[in-house]
Amino acid sequence: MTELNSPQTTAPPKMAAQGVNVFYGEKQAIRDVSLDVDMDNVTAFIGPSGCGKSTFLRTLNRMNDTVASARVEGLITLDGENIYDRSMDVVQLRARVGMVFQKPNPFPKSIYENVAYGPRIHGLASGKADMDQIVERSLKRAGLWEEVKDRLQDSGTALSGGQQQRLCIARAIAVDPEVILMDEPCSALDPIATAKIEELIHELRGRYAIVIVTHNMQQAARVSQRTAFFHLGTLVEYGETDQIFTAPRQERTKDYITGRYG
Ligand SMILES: Nc1ncnc2c1ncn2[C@@H]1O[C@H](COP(=O)(O)OP(=O)(O)OP(=O)(O)O)[C@@H](O)[C@H]1O
Repeated sequence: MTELNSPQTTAPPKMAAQGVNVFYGEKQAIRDVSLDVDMDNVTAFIGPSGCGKSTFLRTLNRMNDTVASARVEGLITLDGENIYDRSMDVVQLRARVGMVFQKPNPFPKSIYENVAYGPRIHGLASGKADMDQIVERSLKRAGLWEEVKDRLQDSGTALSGGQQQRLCIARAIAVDPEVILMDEPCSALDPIATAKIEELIHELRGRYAIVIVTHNMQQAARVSQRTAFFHLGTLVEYGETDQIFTAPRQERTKDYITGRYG
């Protein structure tokens, strides 16, 4: 199955899932999914509503732990280490595998504090000057610095939706993650703000392993190099984005990308 589900790559995967099942109570939402995420490519998860994209994404940083009825089976590794092992510190894991949500969710604090919060709780800054640098570097990487550098003490919630989403990306970046998971990060944004996030994803590629859930197939085609198509909780096909969109191997993938259902 691994051969079928993972595009060829020479580097070891940053994250690897093997035989993953997810249940909400009795109901199974993910069925026997195996897939690798590598460092150099943006990976997109696509598929019709309810197919399990978000559920599977959330297994990658144990976000499903916060749902009482959720149960995850199978193996998921980060640099070869089982993230569901008892010895795994989940707070550290979520710093290493950061997440950006559908709706921008800045803290009701200043722009500066939104970015400084994570580094502070993880003890990443040695003093004020160091923290200032982390905040500046994170905001620069998130493409927001020029717009906010003169008002770092303003509330993060006073920014536009697109700026808030870039602030959330800066917040994820500030703790120096290795992987960034994005769950439909543009679905609450207008086309201009969406284009900025897509540009940003291009710029961040290679520095972080990026996985994006999107219901927008054009977006998947624009931002990703690998695409995984999910249907009814199964991974139907995973390959190079170009191949998935121009020469899908599975009938169900073809039906979805040609708009036959979805
Ligand atoms: N907290 C939960 N409790 C119970 N069932 C859930 C929960 N979250 C998701 N589900 C169910 O799991 C299945 C997969 O949902 P999920 O949100 O992962 O799909 P999705 O592909 O991301 O959908 P969408 O594109 O609509 O966000 C659905 O049947 C959904 O109803």
